[in-house]
Amino acid sequence: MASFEETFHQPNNSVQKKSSRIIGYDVPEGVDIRGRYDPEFSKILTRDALQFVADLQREFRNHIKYAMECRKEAKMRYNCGGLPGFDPTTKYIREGEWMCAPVPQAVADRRVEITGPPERKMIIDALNSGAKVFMADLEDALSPSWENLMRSHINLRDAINGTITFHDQARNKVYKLNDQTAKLFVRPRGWHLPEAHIFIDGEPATGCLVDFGLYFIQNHANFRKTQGQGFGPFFYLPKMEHSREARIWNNVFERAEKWAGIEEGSIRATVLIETLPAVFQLNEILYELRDHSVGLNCGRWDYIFSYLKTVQAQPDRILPDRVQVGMNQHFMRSYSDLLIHTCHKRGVHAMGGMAAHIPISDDPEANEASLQLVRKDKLREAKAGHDGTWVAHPGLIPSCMEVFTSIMGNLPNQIHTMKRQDASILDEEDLLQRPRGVCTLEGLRLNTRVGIQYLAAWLTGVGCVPLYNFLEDAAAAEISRVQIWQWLKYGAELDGDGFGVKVNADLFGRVVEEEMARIEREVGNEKFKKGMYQEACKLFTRLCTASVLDDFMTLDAYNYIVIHHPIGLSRL
Ligand SMILES: CC(=O)SCCNC(=O)CCNC(=O)[C@H](O)C(C)(C)COP(=O)(O)OP(=O)(O)OC[C@H]1O[C@@H](n2cnc3c(N)ncnc32)[C@H](O)[C@@H]1OP(=O)(O)O
Ligand SMILES: O=CC(=O)O
Ligand SMILES: [Mg+2]
Repeated sequence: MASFEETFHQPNNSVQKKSSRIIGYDVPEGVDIRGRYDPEFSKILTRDALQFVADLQREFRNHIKYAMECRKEAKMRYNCGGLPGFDPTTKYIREGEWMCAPVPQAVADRRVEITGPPERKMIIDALNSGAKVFMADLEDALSPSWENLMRSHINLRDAINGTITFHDQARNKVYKLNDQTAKLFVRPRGWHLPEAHIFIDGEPATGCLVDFGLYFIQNHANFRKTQGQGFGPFFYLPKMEHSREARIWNNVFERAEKWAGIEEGSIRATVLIETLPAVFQLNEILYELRDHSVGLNCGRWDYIFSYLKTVQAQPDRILPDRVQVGMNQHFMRSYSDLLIHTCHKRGVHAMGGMAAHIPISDDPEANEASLQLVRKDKLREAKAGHDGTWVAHPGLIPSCMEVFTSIMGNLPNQIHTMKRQDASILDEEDLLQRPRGVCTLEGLRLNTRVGIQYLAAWLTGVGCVPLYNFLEDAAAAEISRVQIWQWLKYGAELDGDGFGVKVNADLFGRVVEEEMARIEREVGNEKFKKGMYQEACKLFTRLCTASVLDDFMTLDAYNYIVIHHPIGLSRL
C-alpha cells in the first residue's frame, strides 16, 4: 500500500487516500477537484452536480471560446479607432414586434433590491431586510477563493431550505430568517473568469458554469416551491458584450430545464447592461433570452469601466475624475433612458443602478447629506421610468422604498405605464457623447488609495469593502485602475484643482508612495503590516503602468488566491 505521503501528493487529488480511508471528492470521469477537501463541501460537490457541470462545460465550451475570441476581435477594431454601434444586420430584431414572456408574479414588484456577497450573516440580514429582492453576488462583491465559493453555495442552499442560522458569538446574537423574506437572485461570474480549482478534461472549468450548475442542481426544486411560486431559480447575468453571449446563457437554461424536467421558461434572468458594446444590443440581448428574461439593469459602475476600456486608444476621450461621471452626463442618461424604453416595449423590468453610498454612522449631518443624494438619484430613476433600484446597504432601503412608492404607488412596476417613447430616438451620438468634467490631483490620489486598498482586501478574501463612506467592489475599483492607466498613457493634465501638472510615471510613483503612507496611517501600523497592502500596491502599480491594458484586474489577482491541494501543485 502507498504511504500517506505518496497518496497525498498524487497530482490528481480528487480522491485522496489516507491509509485505506477515502477522504476525497467522488468525481465523474474527466473531472479533477484541486480545491481543499472538506466533508461539507462534498455535499455541494456531489457526483451528480459535478457531472452536470461537466456536461455544461463540454456542451458550451466552444461557444464560450468563440464568444471570447469575438470580444478580442471587437477590441482590435476599437483599438484601431472604431467605436461600437448598432448592428445593421439585426435591425429586424430592433424594429420587430415581439415581446418577452410575461413577468412571473413572484417578481413583479422589485422596487428595491439589495445586493451582497453570500456570507452567512449577510444573507440572513439581506433576506430579512425588507427589500423586495436580494441579489446574492458571486461576482463584483466576491473574491472567488475556493473557501468563499464553497461556503457561498452552502449558505445559499441553507437559505433556500429555510434552515440558515448564524450565531454571532461576540454579540451573542442568533440570526435566522423572518417569515417574510426578499426573493433571491444569484449572480454568477462573468464569462471570462475560470474556476481554477475544478478541472474538466484537463482545463480549468468556466467559472460561471460552475456557479450556475452547482446552485441550480442543488436548489431548483426547493426554490420553485418556496421562493418562485412555480418559477425560478432567478439569476442576474453580468458583463456581457454581445447578444451571442446571451444566447449561450439561454441555451444553458434550456439544457438545465430539460435536465430537471421543468417547463421551458421556468428559469428567469435579468441581464446587467454594464458594457459599452452591450448598450447597442439591448433588443438583441432581450430577444435571445425572451423566454427567460426578467429585464435589464443599469450596471453603471462596470459601464463606466467598460467605457474607459472600449475607448482606451482614443486620447480625445479622457474621462474626468471618477466622482464626476454620474448620471447627469449625457451618455449615462441616454443609456438609462434607452434601457427603460427598450425593456418596457418588450414587457420586462428596467432596473436602476447601484447607490454606492453607505450610511455614515459617526456623523449624522454627513449621513443626512449623503442620504439626500441617494434620494435624489433614486427619484430621478423612478421618474424616468425605472421599475426598481439597487442598494448596497440595508440602511438605505426605507428611503429608496419611499421614493419609488411615491412615484409608483400601488403598481408593482411601471412596465405598462412608462413607455418612454421619447427615448426611442436616442442614437449612437447620444450614447457615445464625450463626458464632461475635469481631472484633478485629488482624483489621482483617490483612485490610487482606493484601488490599492480594494485589491489588498480582495487578496485576503474580501470582495466588497466600505472606503470613505462608499462601497468599493470590483467594478468600482476597476474604474480607478483603468482611469490611472488612461491618464498615464496620455499624460492627462490635472488642471481641475489648479495644479496644472501632467500625469507621468514620476508623479504616479510619488503619489503611490504618499498614498501608501496615508493608508498605513489610516488603517494603523499593525493591520498594515499583517495585511496584503504591499502585494496589492505592487499588483496595482503594475496594472496601471502596463503597456497593454489588462482586460480585468481580477484575472491577474486571481492567481494569488488560487490554492491547489495538495499545496505545491501548479495553479493554472
Ligand atoms: C457595482 C456592483 O456590482 S454593486 C453589487 C456588488 N456590491 C455589493 O453587493 C455591496 C454589498 N454591501 C456590502 O458588502 C456592505 O454593505 C459593505 C461592505 C459595503 C459595508 O459593510 P459593513 O461595513 O459591514 O456595514 P455596516 O457595519 O454598516 O453594517 C451594518 C449591518 O448591516 C449589515 N449589512 C451591511 N451591508 C449589507 C448587505 N449588503 N446586505 C445585508 N446586510 C448588510 C451588516 O451585516 C451589519 O449587520 P449587523 O448589524 O447584523 O451586524
Ligand atoms: O454590477 C453593477 C455595476 O454597476 O457594475
Ligand atoms: Mg458590475
